[in-house]
Amino acid sequence: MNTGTARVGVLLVNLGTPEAPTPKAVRRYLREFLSDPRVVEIPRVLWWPILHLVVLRIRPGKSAPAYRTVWTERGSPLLVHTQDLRDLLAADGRFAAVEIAMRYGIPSIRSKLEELRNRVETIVILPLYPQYSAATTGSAFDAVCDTVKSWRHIPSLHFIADYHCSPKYLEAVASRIRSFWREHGRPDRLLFSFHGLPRRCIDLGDPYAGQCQVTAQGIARLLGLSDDEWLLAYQSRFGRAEWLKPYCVNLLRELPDRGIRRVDVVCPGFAVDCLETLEEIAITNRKEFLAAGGTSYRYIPALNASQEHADTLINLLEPYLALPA
Ligand SMILES: C=CC1=C(C)c2cc3[nH]c(cc4nc(cc5[nH]c(cc1n2)c(C)c5CCC(=O)O)C(CCC(=O)O)=C4C)c(C)c3C=C
Ligand SMILES: [Fe+2]
Ligand SMILES: [Fe+2]
Repeated sequence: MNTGTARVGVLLVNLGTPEAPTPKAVRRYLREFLSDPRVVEIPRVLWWPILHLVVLRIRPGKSAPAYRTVWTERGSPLLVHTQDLRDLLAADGRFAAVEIAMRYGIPSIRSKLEELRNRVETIVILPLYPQYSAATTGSAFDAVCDTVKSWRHIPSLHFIADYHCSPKYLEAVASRIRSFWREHGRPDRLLFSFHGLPRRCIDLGDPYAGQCQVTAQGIARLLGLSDDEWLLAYQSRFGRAEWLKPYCVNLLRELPDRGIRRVDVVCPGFAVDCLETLEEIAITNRKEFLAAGGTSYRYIPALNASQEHADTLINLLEPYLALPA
C-alpha cells in the first residue's frame, strides 16, 4: 500500500498566439481559434462562410502588423511570459512536473498531457484566466477531456475553474498598483479593463461579468479606493454583436469631457501581457484618450513572470500536494 502523497503535475493553460507576426501565421492561429464553437457560438452553417470568406481574408492582414509592434526577440509576449512563469513555478521544487500548453497552436494541450501521464499520478489543470468564461476556461477543459477520453487509465485530474477572488491574487495585483503609484504618483482614476465577451454569453449563464466586478471591487478595496476613484470597462470587442459594456475605448474617449484627464489602466483578467494589453491598451487606446483631451495615460503591466504571480498560483495548487497517492 502506498501511504505517501501523489506526484503532482501542473498544466498551466493559456490561449495561444501566432508562431510569427505574419499574416500567414496569424491566419493559421485565427482559423483554429475562431473555429472553436465555444468561442463563436453561432450555427456553423452561418459562421463558416463568414469566417472563411470574410474574417480570415481581412483580419490577418490587420492583426499581423499589430503583433509586430509587440513582438520580442524570443517570440510572442504571451508565450514568453507564460514560459518564464512556468520556470518560476518549477523552481518551487514541490511539483513533479510543471508544463505549459496553449489552447490554440503549440505546445498543444494533447501533447503536454501525453507527456505528463507517464510522469505523475495527479494532474492539475490551471487555465491562466482568473475569471471563468466558457470561451476560454471552458474550452481549455474541453480540450483536456477530448484528450483523455481515449485513455484507458486516466489519472486523478483536477480542474481549477477560476481564481477571481483568491486573496493572494487580489493582493498581488493591488501591490503592483501600489508600487507603481509609489514611484510615479496617482492618477485621477484607476480603470480596470477586462477582455470583453458577447452579452449573450452572460445571458446564457457565464459567470464572467460578475467575477470581473468582484475582482475589481476586491482590488479597489485593498487599495483603499472609494467608488468614485475607479472604473470598470471591457476591451477587445470582436464582431458586430453586443458585448459587455462599457466598451473601454468609448469610455476613454468620454472621460476628458467629464474632467478626468489622468488615467491609469490595469488589466487583471490577463495573467500575462499579450497583444490585447500591449497593443490595444498600451498603444491604441492611449492615443485615443490623449486625442480626446486626456493628459496622462499609463498602463500598469500584468503580473507576468513575477514571484508574486508564481506565489499566487502556488497558493492555488498547494492543496493538491497534500492528496494521498
Ligand atoms: C482574458 C480572457 C479572454 C476572453 C474572455 C476572450 C474572449 C474572446 N476573444 C475573442 C476574439 C479574439 N481574442 C483575441 C486575442 C486574445 N484574447 C485573449 C483573451 C481572452 N479572449 C488573449 C490573451 C488574446 C491575445 C492573444 C495573443 O496572441 O497575444 C483575438 C486575436 C487577436 C486579434 O486578431 O485581435 C481574437 C480574434 C472572442 C470572439 C472571445 C469571446 C467569445
Ligand atoms: Fe480574446
Ligand atoms: Fe484586440
